[in-house]
Amino acid sequence: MTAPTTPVVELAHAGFAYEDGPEVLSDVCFAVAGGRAVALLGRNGGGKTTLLRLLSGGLRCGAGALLLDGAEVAYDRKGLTRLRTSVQLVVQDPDDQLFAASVAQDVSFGPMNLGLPEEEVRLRVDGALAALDITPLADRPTHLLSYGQRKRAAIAGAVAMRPRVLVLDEPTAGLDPDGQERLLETLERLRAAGTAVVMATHDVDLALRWADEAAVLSPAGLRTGPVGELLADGALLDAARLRRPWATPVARLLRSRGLLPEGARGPRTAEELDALLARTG
Ligand SMILES: Nc1ncnc2c1ncn2[C@@H]1O[C@H](COP(=O)(O)OP(=O)(O)OP(=O)(O)O)[C@@H](O)[C@H]1O
Repeated sequence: MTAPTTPVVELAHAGFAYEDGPEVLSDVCFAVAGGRAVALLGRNGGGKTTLLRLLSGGLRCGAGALLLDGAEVAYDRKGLTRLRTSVQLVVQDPDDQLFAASVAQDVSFGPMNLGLPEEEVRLRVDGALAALDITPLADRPTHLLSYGQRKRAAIAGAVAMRPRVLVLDEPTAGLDPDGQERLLETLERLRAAGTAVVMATHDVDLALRWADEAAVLSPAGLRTGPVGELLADGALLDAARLRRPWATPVARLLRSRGLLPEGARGPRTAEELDALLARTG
């Protein structure tokens, strides 16, 4: 019997420096188990993008190793192809990802590159467009899409690869509130279907309501753990130059008024706060 806790993908004591540059990441241990929602947080220039590129094989660990299903990834064609069928990165700027003439052509590129039969490619493209709610945009030239539509098309390209881990670099940046909500709903549906999602973000409120786990980069290194625990750690947030989530003072206030027992998890959304207040009268 295989242990259910074996991560799908894992950086084990990973270190990395860009050419002629200082070490950006050192001794990073970061594991993603199936179906989890992980928020990666940290200050500008802290190394989030670098970490996501290491995790998805776009950059090669200078020290330590990248593991897929517990086995070290070989950075050769076969090893990287195997990795990319399991782990897909969507970069922050969709214009760095989209290149084909139409949305459907762009989304089909990855599955076609895997050498899948035409019918399978079509099924995957249709499924990914539907998952991202952009089916009507299938034949639209990518350069005529709005920014939010380009973001969704870029994510659809990754989803069409049916990865077990979807890695998103600041996917909500530049989206309006409705666009953010729609994207979170999409990610929830993907997660319900078993896809793990790792998301770099500066938005602590979004991380708290969306993620199971957090990974916080600070000058002291990477800390990982339950999102509620890490985002309640003021010293860690200060070191990572992150602000406090709104839920932190609200929970303190609720506790001081006897509305939330010590040790109980505080509300993380307006809806949860409303439900708690309704319960406590
Ligand atoms: N291609 C590169 N060559 C040299 N240095 C780089 C390169 N890309 C990033 N860096 C440096 O590596 C460090 C980490 O950058 P990275 O983009 O990983 O941070 P980040 O946490 O994603 O930042 P942000 O929140 O601003 O997007 C920074 O000091 C950056 O200047």
